[in-house]
Amino acid sequence: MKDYSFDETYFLPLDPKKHEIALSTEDLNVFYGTNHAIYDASLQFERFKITALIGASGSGKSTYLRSLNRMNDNIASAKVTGKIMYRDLDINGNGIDTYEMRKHIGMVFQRPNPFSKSIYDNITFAPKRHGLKDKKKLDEMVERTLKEAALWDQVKDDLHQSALALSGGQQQRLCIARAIAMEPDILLLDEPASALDPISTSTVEETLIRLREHYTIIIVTHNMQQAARISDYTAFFHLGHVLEFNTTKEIFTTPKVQATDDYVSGHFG
Ligand SMILES: Nc1ncnc2c1ncn2[C@@H]1O[C@H](COP(=O)(O)OP(=O)(O)OP(=O)(O)O)[C@@H](O)[C@H]1O
Repeated sequence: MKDYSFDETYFLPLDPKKHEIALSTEDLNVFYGTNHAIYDASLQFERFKITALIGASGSGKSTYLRSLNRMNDNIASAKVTGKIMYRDLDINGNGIDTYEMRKHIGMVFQRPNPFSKSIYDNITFAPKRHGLKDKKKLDEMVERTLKEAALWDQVKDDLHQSALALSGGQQQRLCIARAIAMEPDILLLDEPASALDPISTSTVEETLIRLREHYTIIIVTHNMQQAARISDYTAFFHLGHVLEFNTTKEIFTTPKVQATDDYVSGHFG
């Protein structure tokens, strides 16, 4: 792989008067034991926009994404330093109730991972654990989230069938419905369509574009066309460094950093 200078970076300055920032990181570093996986990542995520994280395999996209709602806490060797600012609160600080925080910053994983329960119970599981018992409210939540995830029409007569009987694409949309049941501000998605066929992929993409009305979305994707189709902003990762952050249009038409140009034009990665 070609060497690139890490001094050569470009970050689109977001004017806080024009852009409401839903989440940001300041000098975020991630280590797995002695492996330094993310270097000084400072990014801002605008509210009600989709930001794509792109870069070659091993560049640190998933590590960075997982840090945003402290999923790396579950990895014994992982250490995360720096700030993750959410509503004036550093959620990477001590004393943060991660269970509570993840109600605001939800996550959808690469492989659809519905619980081995009914469609209805998948969505109501977390809200019930948080104390919601009112059947009418739970019914409304199931309908709302399945509609938002574009699954309602297909499953409304079978809400008590097993989620595992759904197709892969439907299962992933159920996982999105489950993630938005708690009405998070921010939705993190780690390659949510990589295990899906092209038709299911395009339905998931359409779902995400509609969800942008109500949620701030940060998505890791290997698929350049997908990043270009659905995202407003793109951050390019290379060997643990964020080398460029800009509007998706700029990244794909006139990147400012050579490594970005090489990656999006398919010269490496
Ligand atoms: N659970 C883990 N334990 C130890 N090291 C890890 C772990 N997860 C990732 N790493 C290391 O961190 C670095 C970044 O990996 P990461 O998976 O974040 O990259 P990525 O860009 O998301 O890659 P991919 O596109 O292949 O998913 C790599 O060196 C990887 O080996």
